[in-house]
Amino acid sequence: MDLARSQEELQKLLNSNKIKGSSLGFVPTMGALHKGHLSLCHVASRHAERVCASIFINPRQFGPGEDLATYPQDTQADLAKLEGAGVDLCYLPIPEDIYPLGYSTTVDVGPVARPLDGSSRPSFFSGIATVVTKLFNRVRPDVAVFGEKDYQQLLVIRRLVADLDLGVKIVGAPIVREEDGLAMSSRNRYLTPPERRIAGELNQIMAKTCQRIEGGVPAPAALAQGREDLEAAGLRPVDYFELRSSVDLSPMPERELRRTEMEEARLFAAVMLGRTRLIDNMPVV
Ligand SMILES: Nc1ncnc2c1ncn2[C@@H]1O[C@H](COP(=O)(O)OP(=O)(O)OP(=O)(O)O)[C@@H](O)[C@H]1O
Ligand SMILES: CC(C)(CO)[C@@H](O)C(=O)[O-]
Ligand code: BAL
Repeated sequence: MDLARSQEELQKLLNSNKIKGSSLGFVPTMGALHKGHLSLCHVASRHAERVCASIFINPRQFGPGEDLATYPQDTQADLAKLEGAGVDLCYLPIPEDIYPLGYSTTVDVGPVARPLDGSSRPSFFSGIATVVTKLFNRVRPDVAVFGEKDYQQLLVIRRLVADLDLGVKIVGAPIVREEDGLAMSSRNRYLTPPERRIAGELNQIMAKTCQRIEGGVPAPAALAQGREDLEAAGLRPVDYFELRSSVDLSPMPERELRRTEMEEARLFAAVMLGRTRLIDNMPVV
């Protein structure tokens, strides 16, 4: 696997015989890699002849008081994992390479970036849209793969690519989970052993809530019960626990859902467990 630590090295490697002339899949990450990330690399290699991954902890998507300074880093292990997953090229820039002195442009994607994480983390999606635009312009991939664990991020990127004519095919990849249902996430490393023992309840309570809605319980009652269950399990405070459209995140009607509405609806959750913020989402049916 080749390694590029700057824009210049990246361009040299993209123009090398190994990569030039082949279709290119791209997997952007923030490192501290786990099986979820590696699954995206495998999906990318099914869509393209060569695969590039990036590792960059993007300061612009962290708000004040968030975990930028402590975000987990494990670069040597990450590089070995990417190599093992058959990645051809890893781009590992430093912040100054991405945001040189005087950098000032921000990309705002609009309504799909407003609810859920966009509401709790106000500059989060503009930071993501900005860095992804820059990474796409530098890597110029044919296809890029994003995980459904960050489902709102996936929709934001699809909107960004369509609106700014970025010409990259966006592929969503399913959530990879631990045995108890916990969605794999780099931030799960923050969990203490007692916290880790209850973290899987998030997914289990979400699944139970979806079953209740499918069984005809009106959505507001099922959501209220789910919130209660989360809090009782110690998954609190609940940041959001909401049903929204899988297509554009518009809110779903607050009543018993018709079959077509149920098929469009997705449950989104974010909760705190100690100092760790867990997110998850799943289709209702
Ligand atoms: N469990 C997972 N299943 C599928 N894709 C995942 C999973 N976890 C992360 N991804 C995807 O990997 C890409 C890089 O994500 P990132 O590096 O932020 O990892 P993360 O585990 O989501 O970290 P964080 O804890 O910061 O949310 C994103 O497209 C994200 O959706
Ligand atoms: C897409 C991304 C790499 C942009 O920094 C990040 O938000 C992530 O890892 O999901
Ligand atoms: N996986 C999304 C990146 C973040 O939470 O900052």
